[in-house]
Amino acid sequence: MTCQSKVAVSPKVTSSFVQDVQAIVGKSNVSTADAVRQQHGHDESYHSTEPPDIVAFAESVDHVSQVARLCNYHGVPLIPFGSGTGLEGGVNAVQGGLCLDVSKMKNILSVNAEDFDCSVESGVTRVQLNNYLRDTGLWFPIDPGADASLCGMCATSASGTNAVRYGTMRENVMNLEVVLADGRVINTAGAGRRTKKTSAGYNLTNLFVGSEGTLGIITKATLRLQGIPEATISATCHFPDVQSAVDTTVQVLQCGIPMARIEFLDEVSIDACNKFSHLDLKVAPSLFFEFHGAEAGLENQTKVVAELVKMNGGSEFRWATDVDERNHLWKARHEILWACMALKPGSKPYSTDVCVPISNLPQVVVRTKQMITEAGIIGPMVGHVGDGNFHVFFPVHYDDHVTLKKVHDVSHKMSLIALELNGTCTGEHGIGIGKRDLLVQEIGAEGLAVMRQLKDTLDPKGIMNPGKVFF
Ligand SMILES: Cc1cc2c(cc1C)N(C[C@H](O)[C@H](O)[C@H](O)COP(=O)(O)OP(=O)(O)OC[C@H]1O[C@@H](n3cnc4c(N)ncnc43)[C@H](O)[C@@H]1O)c1[nH]c(=O)[nH]c(=O)c1N2
Ligand SMILES: CC(=O)C(=O)O
Ligand SMILES: [Mn+2]
Repeated sequence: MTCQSKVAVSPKVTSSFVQDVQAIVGKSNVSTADAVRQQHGHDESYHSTEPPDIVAFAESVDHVSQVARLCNYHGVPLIPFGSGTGLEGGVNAVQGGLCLDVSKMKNILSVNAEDFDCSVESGVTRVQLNNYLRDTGLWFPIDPGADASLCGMCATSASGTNAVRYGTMRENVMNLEVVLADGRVINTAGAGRRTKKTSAGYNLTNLFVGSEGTLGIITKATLRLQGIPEATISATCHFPDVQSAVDTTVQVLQCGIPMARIEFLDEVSIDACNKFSHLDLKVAPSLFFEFHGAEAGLENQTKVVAELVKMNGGSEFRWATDVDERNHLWKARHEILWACMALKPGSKPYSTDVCVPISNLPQVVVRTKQMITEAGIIGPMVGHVGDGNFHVFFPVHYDDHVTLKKVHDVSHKMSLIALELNGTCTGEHGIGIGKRDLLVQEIGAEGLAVMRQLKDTLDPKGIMNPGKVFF
């Protein structure tokens, strides 16, 4: 399926503006070619493509600063672009303008093994970093299913399957170098600072984590690293129904088991997974577990969890002990989005992303399952239930308006149920384009007004990624 495209052209991108950009980054780092603009006008979401007028590739923070200053002077929209793996339309150029691709800045600037931290430029991806760390005994555990840029992961406050144990980006970013709309360069914790904690002034670091390119361009991130666990075991098990799988999750967490990962897949997503990733798991609501720690401790942890599974009518564990089996299982989990899209060839992902307090999880999962069944649509359910966060990956076609409407209604109702249950409409993918209407219900009018004030203070001309987070 080609990405339909709507072109929102910014009249301020004149030929002399293009020449000025070329003078900053060099002619070879500027493109107005249609193919390049199209490629930079969408991410992995179902939102139709909205190409920028021009794409510039930055090779240094100085490039970023000068391009920002130029855009700010002319009032040209500026959209930061990391790896384009977002799921909420975050890179779509809804008002045209300049897409600033920061993926060429690929230096791993430092690894301080004795302090468990590192600093990376905006184009470094999570796989690139972990490959680089391979012999250090350290790793960076935040693992969205895509090989995303780490600064893009900061921008969306990303998470993944390891968040149960290691947290999300919010808990693992120590410092950010950010270029503001007017070209100023700041370090959110102070240049070179890399302490595990600080209470020096406002938390500017977490102001930019999750800002989705609307407050500034992140050009460097200082990140917390973890030691590779002594022992790792994975296991899967299946249940008679969704409720018992999610009840088990709640009980495991309430027992204080220090799980590394707990992922829920319903029977539809298991079936998709088997077909796409050549697994032979029983087609039933299932949990994927992973345990990290010292050998001795793992035995006890797995025993307690296996008992809880059994108490809830779950099956015996199917172990994945050797590294190849484990990698196959978790690669299948990481690729489940595509496995679900394969259920409807040529479709694009409409992904939901609600997150609730753990004790409220069974309610929202079971009610979601009912809504999907009543709507008669394909809605595989998958998720980071260890965090109270789960997804439905609806495969949609742009031109199937009937299904799109049903999907949107179920997705909207899911978010309202999550908000009713003290939760959020987005645990990790962000607000982007499609959830702006929910943000005000979630944060409240006053809270949104403060966000708007911060936005207007840092980006008075509104050039930073317009149309995202806010209307
Ligand atoms: C198969 C698959 C599986 C997953 C996911 C995607 C896919 C395709 N994701 C979503 C995605 O990987 C996640 O949102 C990443 O953080 C996006 O990083 P990119 O570099 O691709 O940002 P991308 O280029 O898509 O941009 C995303 C947003 O951040 C902004 N941005 C990007 N780089 C920036 C920078 N340097 N400075 C300022 N703003 C910047 C953009 O403007 C945009 O608004 C995910 N996510 C998740 O949290 N958990 C998960 O489990 C998964 N799983
Ligand atoms: C897409 C996503 O967020 C996941 O697979 O968990
Ligand atoms: Mn996810």
